[in-house]
Amino acid sequence: MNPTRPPGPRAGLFGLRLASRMFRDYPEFHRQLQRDHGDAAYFRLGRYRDYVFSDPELIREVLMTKARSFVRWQRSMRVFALAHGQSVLITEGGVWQRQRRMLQPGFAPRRFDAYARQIGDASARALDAVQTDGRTPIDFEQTMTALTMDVIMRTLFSSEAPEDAAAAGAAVQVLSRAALNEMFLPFELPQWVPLPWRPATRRALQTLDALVWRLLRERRAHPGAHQDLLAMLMSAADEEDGDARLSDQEVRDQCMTMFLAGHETTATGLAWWGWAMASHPEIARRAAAEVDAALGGRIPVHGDLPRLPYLMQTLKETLRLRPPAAALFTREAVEDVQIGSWLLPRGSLVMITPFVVHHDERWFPSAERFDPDRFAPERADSIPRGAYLPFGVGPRVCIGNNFALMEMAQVAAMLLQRFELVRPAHAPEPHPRLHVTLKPEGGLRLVLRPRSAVRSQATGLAGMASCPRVHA
Ligand code: HEM
Repeated sequence: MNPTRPPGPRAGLFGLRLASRMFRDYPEFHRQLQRDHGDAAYFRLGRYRDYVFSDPELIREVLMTKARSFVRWQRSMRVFALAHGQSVLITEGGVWQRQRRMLQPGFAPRRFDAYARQIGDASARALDAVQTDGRTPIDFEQTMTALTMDVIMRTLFSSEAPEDAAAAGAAVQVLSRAALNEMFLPFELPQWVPLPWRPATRRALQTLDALVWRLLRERRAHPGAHQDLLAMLMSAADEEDGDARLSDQEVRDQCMTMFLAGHETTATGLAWWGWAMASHPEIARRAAAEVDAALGGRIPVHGDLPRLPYLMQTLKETLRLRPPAAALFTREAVEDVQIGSWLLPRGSLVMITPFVVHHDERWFPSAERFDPDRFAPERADSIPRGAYLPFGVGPRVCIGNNFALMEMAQVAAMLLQRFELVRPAHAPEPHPRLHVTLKPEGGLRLVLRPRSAVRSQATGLAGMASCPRVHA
Protein backbone atom coordinates (compact mmCIF):
# COMPACT_ATOMS: atom_id res chain seq x y z
CA MET A 1 0.00 0.00 0.00
CA ASN A 2 1.31 3.43 -0.92
CA PRO A 3 1.01 5.62 2.14
CA THR A 4 1.30 8.89 0.16
CA ARG A 5 -1.36 10.69 -1.86
CA PRO A 6 -1.34 11.03 -5.62
CA PRO A 7 0.35 14.17 -6.94
CA GLY A 8 -1.75 17.26 -7.51
CA PRO A 9 -1.92 21.05 -7.74
CA ARG A 10 -1.32 23.32 -4.76
CA ALA A 11 -4.68 24.32 -3.40
CA GLY A 12 -3.82 27.72 -1.84
CA LEU A 13 -6.34 29.38 0.46
CA PHE A 14 -9.21 26.87 1.03
CA GLY A 15 -8.74 25.78 -2.58
CA LEU A 16 -10.62 28.89 -3.73
CA ARG A 17 -8.35 29.39 -6.74
CA LEU A 18 -8.81 25.78 -7.86
CA ALA A 19 -12.57 25.94 -7.34
CA SER A 20 -12.84 29.09 -9.44
CA ARG A 21 -10.75 27.53 -12.24
CA MET A 22 -12.97 24.49 -12.14
CA PHE A 23 -16.11 26.63 -12.20
CA ARG A 24 -14.86 28.61 -15.22
CA ASP A 25 -14.09 25.56 -17.38
CA TYR A 26 -14.68 22.22 -15.69
CA PRO A 27 -13.70 19.90 -18.57
CA GLU A 28 -10.53 21.82 -19.37
CA PHE A 29 -9.53 22.01 -15.71
CA HIS A 30 -9.73 18.22 -15.48
CA ARG A 31 -7.89 17.64 -18.75
CA GLN A 32 -5.08 19.88 -17.55
CA LEU A 33 -5.02 18.02 -14.25
CA GLN A 34 -4.50 14.74 -16.11
CA ARG A 35 -1.80 16.27 -18.34
CA ASP A 36 0.04 17.64 -15.30
CA HIS A 37 -0.42 14.83 -12.80
CA GLY A 38 -1.52 11.66 -14.58
CA ASP A 39 -4.42 9.25 -13.99
CA ALA A 40 -4.66 9.84 -10.25
CA ALA A 41 -4.54 13.33 -8.76
CA TYR A 42 -5.22 14.83 -5.38
CA PHE A 43 -6.00 18.26 -3.97
CA ARG A 44 -7.79 19.90 -1.05
CA LEU A 45 -10.96 21.94 -1.55
CA GLY A 46 -11.97 23.60 1.71
CA ARG A 47 -12.34 20.76 4.20
CA TYR A 48 -12.53 18.09 1.50
CA ARG A 49 -9.85 15.71 0.26
CA ASP A 50 -10.44 15.33 -3.47
CA TYR A 51 -9.18 12.41 -5.54
CA VAL A 52 -9.52 12.53 -9.31
CA PHE A 53 -9.22 9.27 -11.26
CA SER A 54 -9.08 8.96 -15.02
CA ASP A 55 -7.73 5.46 -15.52
CA PRO A 56 -10.45 2.98 -16.62
CA GLU A 57 -9.33 0.37 -14.08
CA LEU A 58 -9.42 2.84 -11.17
CA ILE A 59 -12.80 4.11 -12.36
CA ARG A 60 -14.22 0.60 -12.40
CA GLU A 61 -12.94 0.06 -8.88
CA VAL A 62 -14.79 3.14 -7.62
CA LEU A 63 -18.01 2.63 -9.55
CA MET A 64 -18.23 -1.16 -9.64
CA THR A 65 -16.09 -3.41 -7.50
CA LYS A 66 -15.93 -1.05 -4.50
CA ALA A 67 -19.18 0.84 -5.16
CA ARG A 68 -20.40 -0.12 -1.68
CA SER A 69 -17.67 2.00 -0.10
CA PHE A 70 -19.11 5.16 -1.69
CA VAL A 71 -22.25 7.27 -1.72
CA ARG A 72 -22.91 10.32 -3.84
CA TRP A 73 -21.36 13.44 -2.34
CA GLN A 74 -23.94 14.27 0.31
CA ARG A 75 -23.59 18.03 0.01
CA SER A 76 -24.35 17.96 -3.72
CA MET A 77 -27.27 15.61 -3.13
CA ARG A 78 -28.80 18.09 -0.69
CA VAL A 79 -28.79 20.65 -3.52
CA PHE A 80 -30.35 18.23 -6.01
CA ALA A 81 -32.87 17.00 -3.42
CA LEU A 82 -34.46 20.47 -3.40
CA ALA A 83 -36.01 19.50 -6.74
CA HIS A 84 -35.75 15.70 -6.84
CA GLY A 85 -36.91 15.03 -3.27
CA GLN A 86 -35.94 11.52 -2.17
CA SER A 87 -35.95 9.90 -5.61
CA VAL A 88 -33.79 7.10 -7.01
CA LEU A 89 -31.22 9.70 -8.06
CA ILE A 90 -30.73 10.87 -4.47
CA THR A 91 -31.22 7.94 -2.13
CA GLU A 92 -28.68 5.35 -1.05
CA GLY A 93 -28.58 1.84 0.43
CA GLY A 94 -31.78 -0.12 0.96
CA VAL A 95 -34.12 2.75 0.02
CA TRP A 96 -32.33 3.20 -3.31
CA GLN A 97 -32.36 -0.55 -4.01
CA ARG A 98 -36.10 -0.71 -3.42
CA GLN A 99 -36.79 2.29 -5.68
CA ARG A 100 -34.53 1.05 -8.44
CA ARG A 101 -36.23 -2.40 -8.31
CA MET A 102 -39.63 -0.77 -8.60
CA LEU A 103 -38.65 1.54 -11.46
CA GLN A 104 -36.83 -1.02 -13.54
CA PRO A 105 -39.95 -2.54 -15.17
CA GLY A 106 -40.73 0.89 -16.64
CA PHE A 107 -37.55 0.56 -18.69
CA ALA A 108 -38.01 -3.08 -19.71
CA PRO A 109 -37.70 -3.78 -23.47
CA ARG A 110 -41.36 -4.82 -23.76
CA ARG A 111 -42.39 -1.24 -23.02
CA PHE A 112 -40.28 0.25 -25.76
CA ASP A 113 -42.71 -0.29 -28.64
CA ALA A 114 -45.20 2.02 -26.95
CA TYR A 115 -42.56 4.62 -26.03
CA ALA A 116 -41.24 4.58 -29.59
CA ARG A 117 -44.72 5.42 -30.92
CA GLN A 118 -45.00 8.39 -28.55
CA ILE A 119 -41.49 9.56 -29.43
CA GLY A 120 -42.24 9.23 -33.14
CA ASP A 121 -45.44 11.29 -32.80
CA ALA A 122 -43.77 14.01 -30.73
CA SER A 123 -40.83 14.21 -33.13
CA ALA A 124 -43.05 14.37 -36.21
CA ARG A 125 -45.04 17.20 -34.66
CA ALA A 126 -41.93 19.12 -33.64
CA LEU A 127 -40.15 18.67 -36.96
CA ASP A 128 -43.29 19.54 -38.95
CA ALA A 129 -43.39 22.82 -37.07
CA VAL A 130 -39.79 23.79 -37.86
CA GLN A 131 -39.80 27.03 -39.82
CA THR A 132 -36.89 27.06 -42.21
CA ASP A 133 -36.20 28.81 -45.50
CA GLY A 134 -33.21 26.54 -46.00
CA ARG A 135 -30.75 29.41 -45.60
CA THR A 136 -31.26 31.13 -42.24
CA PRO A 137 -29.81 29.36 -39.19
CA ILE A 138 -32.30 28.25 -36.56
CA ASP A 139 -31.70 27.72 -32.84
CA PHE A 140 -31.11 23.98 -33.14
CA GLU A 141 -30.32 23.41 -29.47
CA GLN A 142 -33.58 25.07 -28.44
CA THR A 143 -35.51 23.02 -31.02
CA MET A 144 -34.06 19.81 -29.59
CA THR A 145 -34.77 20.93 -26.01
CA ALA A 146 -38.42 21.64 -26.81
CA LEU A 147 -38.72 18.33 -28.62
CA THR A 148 -37.24 16.21 -25.82
CA MET A 149 -39.40 18.07 -23.28
CA ASP A 150 -42.44 17.16 -25.35
CA VAL A 151 -41.28 13.52 -25.48
CA ILE A 152 -40.85 13.25 -21.73
CA MET A 153 -44.23 14.95 -21.10
CA ARG A 154 -45.88 12.35 -23.34
CA THR A 155 -44.03 9.23 -22.20
CA LEU A 156 -44.22 10.16 -18.52
CA PHE A 157 -47.61 11.87 -18.28
CA SER A 158 -49.33 11.32 -21.64
CA SER A 159 -49.59 15.11 -21.66
CA GLU A 160 -49.63 16.98 -24.92
CA ALA A 161 -50.16 20.46 -23.50
CA PRO A 162 -47.50 22.70 -25.08
CA GLU A 163 -47.98 25.39 -22.44
CA ASP A 164 -47.06 22.89 -19.71
CA ALA A 165 -43.93 21.86 -21.59
CA ALA A 166 -42.90 25.49 -22.14
CA ALA A 167 -43.32 26.46 -18.47
CA ALA A 168 -41.50 23.33 -17.33
CA GLY A 169 -38.67 23.92 -19.81
CA ALA A 170 -38.01 27.43 -18.53
CA ALA A 171 -38.09 26.22 -14.92
CA VAL A 172 -35.61 23.42 -15.63
CA GLN A 173 -33.09 25.88 -17.07
CA VAL A 174 -33.29 28.04 -13.94
CA LEU A 175 -32.78 24.98 -11.73
CA SER A 176 -29.73 23.76 -13.66
CA ARG A 177 -27.99 27.10 -13.37
CA ALA A 178 -28.81 27.35 -9.68
CA ALA A 179 -27.54 23.81 -8.94
CA LEU A 180 -24.17 24.68 -10.42
CA ASN A 181 -23.93 27.93 -8.46
CA GLU A 182 -24.76 26.15 -5.21
CA MET A 183 -22.25 23.38 -5.83
CA PHE A 184 -19.35 25.76 -6.30
CA LEU A 185 -20.00 27.82 -3.19
CA PRO A 186 -16.92 27.30 -1.03
CA PHE A 187 -19.22 26.55 1.94
CA GLU A 188 -22.72 25.17 2.16
CA LEU A 189 -25.10 28.01 3.02
CA PRO A 190 -28.60 27.34 4.38
CA GLN A 191 -31.49 28.05 2.02
CA TRP A 192 -32.63 31.12 3.99
CA VAL A 193 -29.40 32.98 3.10
CA PRO A 194 -30.48 35.41 0.34
CA LEU A 195 -28.18 34.56 -2.57
CA PRO A 196 -28.98 36.26 -5.89
CA TRP A 197 -30.26 33.18 -7.75
CA ARG A 198 -32.36 31.73 -4.94
CA PRO A 199 -35.69 33.63 -5.40
CA ALA A 200 -35.87 32.58 -9.07
CA THR A 201 -34.96 29.03 -8.05
CA ARG A 202 -37.82 28.90 -5.56
CA ARG A 203 -40.27 30.16 -8.20
CA ALA A 204 -39.02 27.57 -10.70
CA LEU A 205 -39.45 24.82 -8.12
CA GLN A 206 -42.99 25.95 -7.36
CA THR A 207 -43.84 25.88 -11.09
CA LEU A 208 -42.57 22.33 -11.51
CA ASP A 209 -44.07 21.12 -8.27
CA ALA A 210 -47.50 22.54 -9.11
CA LEU A 211 -47.35 20.94 -12.56
CA VAL A 212 -46.37 17.48 -11.30
CA TRP A 213 -48.92 17.47 -8.45
CA ARG A 214 -51.69 18.59 -10.83
CA LEU A 215 -50.89 15.79 -13.27
CA LEU A 216 -50.77 13.31 -10.39
CA ARG A 217 -54.16 14.45 -9.06
CA GLU A 218 -55.69 14.23 -12.53
CA ARG A 219 -54.40 10.69 -12.89
CA ARG A 220 -55.70 9.63 -9.48
CA ALA A 221 -59.11 10.84 -10.67
CA HIS A 222 -58.83 8.76 -13.89
CA PRO A 223 -56.58 5.81 -13.16
CA GLY A 224 -56.06 3.40 -16.02
CA ALA A 225 -56.58 6.12 -18.63
CA HIS A 226 -53.03 5.79 -20.00
CA GLN A 227 -50.18 3.31 -20.23
CA ASP A 228 -47.24 5.62 -19.54
CA LEU A 229 -44.37 5.87 -17.06
CA LEU A 230 -46.64 7.52 -14.51
CA ALA A 231 -49.09 4.58 -14.69
CA MET A 232 -46.13 2.27 -14.14
CA LEU A 233 -44.96 4.26 -11.11
CA MET A 234 -48.43 4.36 -9.57
CA SER A 235 -48.98 0.63 -9.96
CA ALA A 236 -45.41 -0.49 -9.17
CA ALA A 237 -45.36 -3.05 -6.36
CA ASP A 238 -42.29 -4.30 -4.54
CA GLU A 239 -42.47 -8.11 -4.46
CA GLU A 240 -39.65 -8.25 -1.92
CA ASP A 241 -41.62 -6.03 0.47
CA GLY A 242 -45.12 -7.57 0.53
CA ASP A 243 -46.11 -5.79 -2.71
CA ALA A 244 -45.66 -2.37 -1.07
CA ARG A 245 -46.54 0.61 -3.31
CA LEU A 246 -44.83 3.98 -3.73
CA SER A 247 -46.47 6.77 -1.73
CA ASP A 248 -47.79 9.85 -3.60
CA GLN A 249 -44.75 11.80 -2.43
CA GLU A 250 -42.44 9.07 -3.75
CA VAL A 251 -44.26 9.04 -7.09
CA ARG A 252 -43.90 12.82 -7.25
CA ASP A 253 -40.17 12.58 -6.53
CA GLN A 254 -39.54 9.89 -9.17
CA CYS A 255 -41.53 11.90 -11.73
CA MET A 256 -39.42 14.95 -11.01
CA THR A 257 -36.24 12.95 -11.55
CA MET A 258 -37.40 11.32 -14.81
CA PHE A 259 -38.41 14.74 -15.94
CA LEU A 260 -35.17 16.51 -15.00
CA ALA A 261 -32.71 13.69 -15.78
CA GLY A 262 -34.53 12.58 -18.87
CA HIS A 263 -34.76 15.49 -21.25
CA GLU A 264 -31.89 17.95 -21.01
CA THR A 265 -29.25 15.22 -21.37
CA THR A 266 -30.92 13.86 -24.50
CA ALA A 267 -31.45 17.34 -25.95
CA THR A 268 -27.82 18.25 -25.43
CA GLY A 269 -26.69 14.98 -27.01
CA LEU A 270 -28.87 15.65 -30.06
CA ALA A 271 -27.63 19.22 -30.38
CA TRP A 272 -24.00 18.03 -30.48
CA TRP A 273 -24.93 15.26 -32.90
CA GLY A 274 -26.50 17.83 -35.23
CA TRP A 275 -23.29 19.85 -35.13
CA ALA A 276 -21.24 16.74 -35.92
CA MET A 277 -23.45 15.92 -38.91
CA ALA A 278 -23.23 19.48 -40.19
CA SER A 279 -19.45 19.43 -39.80
CA HIS A 280 -19.02 16.05 -41.57
CA PRO A 281 -21.38 16.02 -44.55
CA GLU A 282 -19.94 12.77 -45.92
CA ILE A 283 -20.76 10.98 -42.65
CA ALA A 284 -24.23 12.54 -42.61
CA ARG A 285 -24.86 11.35 -46.19
CA ARG A 286 -23.82 7.80 -45.29
CA ALA A 287 -26.16 7.83 -42.26
CA ALA A 288 -28.99 9.34 -44.34
CA ALA A 289 -28.55 6.66 -47.01
CA GLU A 290 -28.86 3.98 -44.33
CA VAL A 291 -32.01 5.63 -42.97
CA ASP A 292 -33.55 5.91 -46.45
CA ALA A 293 -32.80 2.26 -47.21
CA ALA A 294 -34.20 1.03 -43.88
CA LEU A 295 -37.25 3.27 -43.55
CA GLY A 296 -38.01 5.05 -46.79
CA GLY A 297 -39.95 8.02 -45.49
CA ARG A 298 -41.83 6.44 -42.60
CA ILE A 299 -41.49 7.18 -38.89
CA PRO A 300 -39.03 4.75 -37.25
CA VAL A 301 -40.40 2.27 -34.73
CA HIS A 302 -38.52 0.38 -32.04
CA GLY A 303 -37.95 -2.68 -34.23
CA ASP A 304 -36.13 -0.54 -36.82
CA LEU A 305 -33.17 0.27 -34.63
CA PRO A 306 -31.10 -2.85 -35.45
CA ARG A 307 -31.33 -1.80 -39.09
CA LEU A 308 -29.68 1.55 -38.33
CA PRO A 309 -26.23 0.46 -37.06
CA TYR A 310 -24.26 3.29 -38.64
CA LEU A 311 -26.65 5.92 -37.31
CA MET A 312 -26.18 4.40 -33.84
CA GLN A 313 -22.40 4.64 -34.29
CA THR A 314 -22.70 8.37 -35.05
CA LEU A 315 -24.68 8.81 -31.83
CA LYS A 316 -22.24 6.80 -29.73
CA GLU A 317 -19.33 8.78 -31.16
CA THR A 318 -21.16 12.03 -30.33
CA LEU A 319 -21.66 10.83 -26.74
CA ARG A 320 -17.93 10.10 -26.61
CA LEU A 321 -16.72 13.48 -27.86
CA ARG A 322 -19.36 15.55 -26.09
CA PRO A 323 -20.78 13.44 -23.24
CA PRO A 324 -23.83 15.34 -21.90
CA ALA A 325 -22.94 14.04 -18.42
CA ALA A 326 -19.35 15.24 -18.82
CA ALA A 327 -18.74 14.78 -15.09
CA LEU A 328 -20.33 12.07 -12.98
CA PHE A 329 -21.76 12.91 -9.59
CA THR A 330 -18.88 13.27 -7.15
CA ARG A 331 -18.61 10.26 -4.83
CA GLU A 332 -17.91 10.35 -1.08
CA ALA A 333 -16.14 7.46 0.69
CA VAL A 334 -18.21 6.14 3.59
CA GLU A 335 -15.26 4.14 4.93
CA ASP A 336 -11.50 3.94 4.40
CA VAL A 337 -11.07 2.33 1.01
CA GLN A 338 -8.16 1.35 -1.19
CA ILE A 339 -8.35 2.39 -4.85
CA GLY A 340 -5.37 1.24 -6.90
CA SER A 341 -2.41 1.79 -4.63
CA TRP A 342 -4.01 4.69 -2.77
CA LEU A 343 -5.73 4.50 0.58
CA LEU A 344 -8.61 6.98 0.66
CA PRO A 345 -9.69 7.96 4.17
CA ARG A 346 -13.41 7.97 4.97
CA GLY A 347 -14.99 11.27 3.85
CA SER A 348 -12.70 11.64 0.80
CA LEU A 349 -14.34 12.79 -2.42
CA VAL A 350 -13.77 11.15 -5.80
CA MET A 351 -14.28 12.95 -9.11
CA ILE A 352 -14.66 11.05 -12.38
CA THR A 353 -14.95 12.98 -15.62
CA PRO A 354 -16.05 10.98 -18.69
CA PHE A 355 -15.03 13.96 -20.85
CA VAL A 356 -11.38 13.41 -19.90
CA VAL A 357 -11.40 9.62 -20.35
CA HIS A 358 -13.22 9.93 -23.68
CA HIS A 359 -10.47 12.22 -25.00
CA ASP A 360 -7.61 9.97 -23.94
CA GLU A 361 -5.43 9.02 -26.93
CA ARG A 362 -4.57 5.66 -25.33
CA TRP A 363 -8.18 4.45 -25.61
CA PHE A 364 -9.34 6.59 -28.52
CA PRO A 365 -6.53 7.24 -31.04
CA SER A 366 -6.89 10.64 -32.78
CA ALA A 367 -9.33 11.37 -29.99
CA GLU A 368 -10.36 14.81 -31.29
CA ARG A 369 -11.53 13.32 -34.59
CA PHE A 370 -15.21 12.50 -35.08
CA ASP A 371 -14.97 8.90 -36.26
CA PRO A 372 -18.15 6.79 -35.90
CA ASP A 373 -16.27 3.73 -37.16
CA ARG A 374 -14.63 3.44 -33.74
CA PHE A 375 -17.90 1.86 -32.71
CA ALA A 376 -18.07 -0.56 -35.64
CA PRO A 377 -18.37 -4.08 -34.19
CA GLU A 378 -14.85 -5.13 -35.20
CA ARG A 379 -13.26 -2.08 -33.52
CA ALA A 380 -15.53 -1.45 -30.53
CA ASP A 381 -14.14 -4.48 -28.68
CA SER A 382 -10.74 -2.82 -28.40
CA ILE A 383 -12.11 0.00 -26.21
CA PRO A 384 -11.15 -0.95 -22.64
CA ARG A 385 -13.97 -1.44 -20.17
CA GLY A 386 -14.40 1.70 -18.10
CA ALA A 387 -13.05 3.99 -20.85
CA TYR A 388 -16.45 4.73 -22.41
CA LEU A 389 -19.02 5.84 -19.87
CA PRO A 390 -21.55 8.36 -21.21
CA PHE A 391 -24.17 6.70 -18.98
CA GLY A 392 -21.86 5.86 -16.08
CA VAL A 393 -21.16 2.23 -15.08
CA GLY A 394 -21.90 -0.06 -12.17
CA PRO A 395 -25.02 -0.34 -10.06
CA ARG A 396 -25.88 3.35 -10.51
CA VAL A 397 -25.62 3.33 -14.27
CA CYS A 398 -28.27 5.51 -15.94
CA ILE A 399 -31.63 3.78 -15.73
CA GLY A 400 -32.77 5.56 -18.90
CA ASN A 401 -29.78 4.66 -21.12
CA ASN A 402 -31.68 2.48 -23.61
CA PHE A 403 -34.60 4.88 -23.64
CA ALA A 404 -32.25 7.78 -24.39
CA LEU A 405 -30.45 5.93 -27.19
CA MET A 406 -33.73 4.93 -28.77
CA GLU A 407 -35.07 8.47 -28.56
CA MET A 408 -31.91 9.95 -30.00
CA ALA A 409 -31.86 7.43 -32.85
CA GLN A 410 -35.49 8.10 -33.75
CA VAL A 411 -35.09 11.87 -33.72
CA ALA A 412 -31.80 11.67 -35.61
CA ALA A 413 -33.32 9.41 -38.28
CA MET A 414 -36.30 11.74 -38.72
CA LEU A 415 -34.03 14.77 -39.01
CA LEU A 416 -31.98 13.04 -41.72
CA GLN A 417 -35.14 12.02 -43.58
CA ARG A 418 -36.16 15.65 -43.84
CA PHE A 419 -33.12 17.87 -43.75
CA GLU A 420 -29.53 18.35 -44.66
CA LEU A 421 -27.86 19.88 -41.60
CA VAL A 422 -25.49 22.71 -42.47
CA ARG A 423 -23.10 24.82 -40.39
CA PRO A 424 -23.89 28.54 -40.59
CA ALA A 425 -21.27 30.42 -42.60
CA HIS A 426 -18.21 31.38 -40.48
CA ALA A 427 -19.70 29.80 -37.32
CA PRO A 428 -16.88 28.84 -34.95
CA GLU A 429 -16.78 25.47 -33.21
CA PRO A 430 -19.04 25.87 -30.11
CA HIS A 431 -17.12 25.62 -26.86
CA PRO A 432 -18.40 22.90 -24.51
CA ARG A 433 -19.33 24.32 -21.12
CA LEU A 434 -20.60 22.36 -18.14
CA HIS A 435 -24.05 23.54 -16.94
CA VAL A 436 -24.92 20.28 -15.15
CA THR A 437 -25.01 18.94 -18.74
CA LEU A 438 -22.28 19.79 -21.24
CA LYS A 439 -23.81 22.56 -23.31
CA PRO A 440 -22.52 24.46 -26.33
CA GLU A 441 -21.56 27.87 -24.96
CA GLY A 442 -23.74 30.55 -26.53
CA GLY A 443 -26.16 27.97 -27.98
CA LEU A 444 -25.97 26.03 -31.22
CA ARG A 445 -27.48 27.20 -34.48
CA LEU A 446 -27.74 25.23 -37.71
CA VAL A 447 -29.22 25.69 -41.14
CA LEU A 448 -31.81 23.01 -41.87
CA ARG A 449 -32.06 22.60 -45.64
CA PRO A 450 -35.11 20.56 -46.66
CA ARG A 451 -33.91 17.50 -48.57
CA SER A 452 -36.46 17.98 -51.33
CA ALA A 453 -34.76 21.32 -51.99
CA VAL A 454 -31.34 19.69 -51.95
CA ARG A 455 -32.51 17.11 -54.49
CA SER A 456 -34.21 19.80 -56.62
CA GLN A 457 -31.03 21.85 -56.71
CA ALA A 458 -29.07 18.79 -57.77
CA THR A 459 -31.46 18.25 -60.69
CA GLY A 460 -31.64 21.94 -61.59
CA LEU A 461 -35.12 22.47 -60.11
CA ALA A 462 -34.09 24.93 -57.41
CA GLY A 463 -36.72 27.09 -55.77
CA MET A 464 -39.23 24.31 -55.13
CA ALA A 465 -38.25 23.84 -51.50
CA SER A 466 -40.83 22.14 -49.38
CA CYS A 467 -40.53 19.84 -46.42
CA PRO A 468 -41.49 16.26 -47.32
CA ARG A 469 -44.23 14.78 -45.14
CA VAL A 470 -43.21 11.63 -43.38
CA HIS A 471 -45.84 8.93 -42.93
CA ALA A 472 -46.26 6.30 -40.26
C1 HEM B 1 -28.32 11.07 -23.46
C2 HEM B 1 -29.09 11.00 -22.40
C3 HEM B 1 -28.64 10.63 -21.01
C4 HEM B 1 -27.37 10.65 -20.47
C5 HEM B 1 -26.07 11.04 -21.16
C6 HEM B 1 -27.50 10.22 -19.10
C7 HEM B 1 -26.42 10.07 -18.23
C8 HEM B 1 -26.53 9.57 -16.95
C9 HEM B 1 -25.41 9.26 -16.10
C10 HEM B 1 -23.94 9.45 -16.49
C11 HEM B 1 -25.90 8.80 -14.94
C12 HEM B 1 -25.08 8.28 -13.77
C13 HEM B 1 -24.46 9.39 -13.01
C14 HEM B 1 -23.43 8.89 -12.01
O1 HEM B 1 -23.18 7.69 -11.86
O2 HEM B 1 -22.84 9.76 -11.36
C15 HEM B 1 -27.33 8.83 -15.01
C16 HEM B 1 -28.19 8.46 -14.00
C17 HEM B 1 -29.58 8.49 -14.11
N1 HEM B 1 -30.31 8.77 -15.23
FE1 HEM B 1 -29.56 9.26 -17.06
N2 HEM B 1 -28.82 9.97 -18.83
C18 HEM B 1 -29.55 10.19 -19.96
C19 HEM B 1 -30.90 10.03 -20.12
C20 HEM B 1 -31.78 9.63 -19.13
C21 HEM B 1 -33.20 9.41 -19.30
C22 HEM B 1 -33.94 9.53 -20.64
C23 HEM B 1 -33.71 9.09 -18.07
C24 HEM B 1 -35.12 8.77 -17.65
C25 HEM B 1 -36.21 8.90 -18.38
C26 HEM B 1 -32.61 9.10 -17.13
C27 HEM B 1 -32.71 8.84 -15.78
C28 HEM B 1 -31.65 8.67 -14.92
C29 HEM B 1 -31.79 8.30 -13.52
C30 HEM B 1 -33.10 8.09 -12.76
C31 HEM B 1 -30.49 8.19 -13.00
C32 HEM B 1 -30.10 7.82 -11.58
C33 HEM B 1 -29.98 6.31 -11.47
C34 HEM B 1 -29.52 5.83 -10.10
O3 HEM B 1 -28.86 6.57 -9.38
O4 HEM B 1 -29.83 4.68 -9.76
N3 HEM B 1 -31.45 9.43 -17.81
N4 HEM B 1 -27.70 9.29 -16.26
